[in-house]
Amino acid sequence: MNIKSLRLIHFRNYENVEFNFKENCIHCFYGKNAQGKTNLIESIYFLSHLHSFRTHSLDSLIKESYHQMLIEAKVESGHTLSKVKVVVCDQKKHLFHNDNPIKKYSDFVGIVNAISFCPDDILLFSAPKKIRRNFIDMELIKLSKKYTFTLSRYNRYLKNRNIALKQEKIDKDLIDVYTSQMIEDEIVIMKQRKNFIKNLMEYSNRLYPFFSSQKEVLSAKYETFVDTSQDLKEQIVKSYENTYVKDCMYKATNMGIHRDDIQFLLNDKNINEMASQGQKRSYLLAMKLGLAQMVYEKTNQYPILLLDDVFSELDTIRKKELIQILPENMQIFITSAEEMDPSLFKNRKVKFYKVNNGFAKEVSQ
Ligand SMILES: Nc1ncnc2c1ncn2[C@@H]1O[C@H](COP(=O)(O)OP(=O)(O)OP(=O)(O)O)[C@@H](O)[C@H]1O
Repeated sequence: MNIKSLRLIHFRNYENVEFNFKENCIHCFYGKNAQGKTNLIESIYFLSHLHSFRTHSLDSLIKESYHQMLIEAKVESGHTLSKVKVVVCDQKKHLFHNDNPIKKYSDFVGIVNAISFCPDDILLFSAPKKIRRNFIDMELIKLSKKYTFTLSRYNRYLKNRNIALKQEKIDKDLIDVYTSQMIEDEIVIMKQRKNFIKNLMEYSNRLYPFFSSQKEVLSAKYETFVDTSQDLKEQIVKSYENTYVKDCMYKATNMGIHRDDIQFLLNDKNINEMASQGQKRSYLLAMKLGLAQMVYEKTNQYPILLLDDVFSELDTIRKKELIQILPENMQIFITSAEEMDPSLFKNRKVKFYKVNNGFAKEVSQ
């Protein structure tokens, strides 16, 4: 997948800019701090995920003293070229695909598939479990229409079940109807989550040695409310029966895949409890590149890779190694506070841009 062109109007510190990007090329944005490098890759991430990797506030994405912003891109995927556009105003996102308005976010997410690596990503390990769950969900949503459909239907049933639990006189028959509908969807979601995590760790383990000289094994434990190696349906049915009284007391569904978590392990120990910052960064980098490889094998297309400030903590050898393992048929965007040494990128298509106060100018090397 490639972004052929990107237009930003009143996005962050950009007034009105347009870029033409090259297929399967590494685009390097460098410049002093606070000039707009991260803003650029944030805009691509936003097109992919419909949220930012650093804020929940839509207003902060709009350039100061304006009321709306636009991100528009022409995207090539396989042999298809399409246009995607997001306009944010009045706290709302307006989505367009080939100039047609799109109502459902799930019909938009995944048209642009970008994977990012940012310094703050290591917070994933210590964040509330909802953030880790969202990370897995978002990747599955981009990859599988069935997952998207099943998860949103489960969430609808869950909402209805919770409303039914909040009634003064609880209708047990109605709760049972919602429960049995939820169980069918839970089985599908659990299987997909478990499978995704297993595959992701296999790919990540293959890449980790490029970032660490230690012999370490990455793994992840999918944590849900039943034992996923046993028959799921029987266990889930029993669990709901056992917690029914508690659900009535708390007037909410206390158990279900909406409470799942993932524990990331390094040598079988929780990464959050024992690993150094460097180990966490290497773990994440291996995981994000592993994810990209996994997407490629499933879709036959590499996602777009966004690497924010990835070089700052790597020595020259590791920088070279990183560039070498980046697949040649992948479009990549890298930011750096320092000018990048062109010799790092030998045999690769590469473009350099100097970013200065909301302007990015291509420079020849
Ligand atoms: N809504 C906005 N309106 C105007 N300017 C904004 C807005 N949001 C952020 N900025 C400006 O964007 C700049 C930060 O840009 P960005 O985060 O891309 O920095 P950067 O070039 O990646 O720097 P660093 O190397 O320090 O990470 C700051 O000057 C900030 O004031």
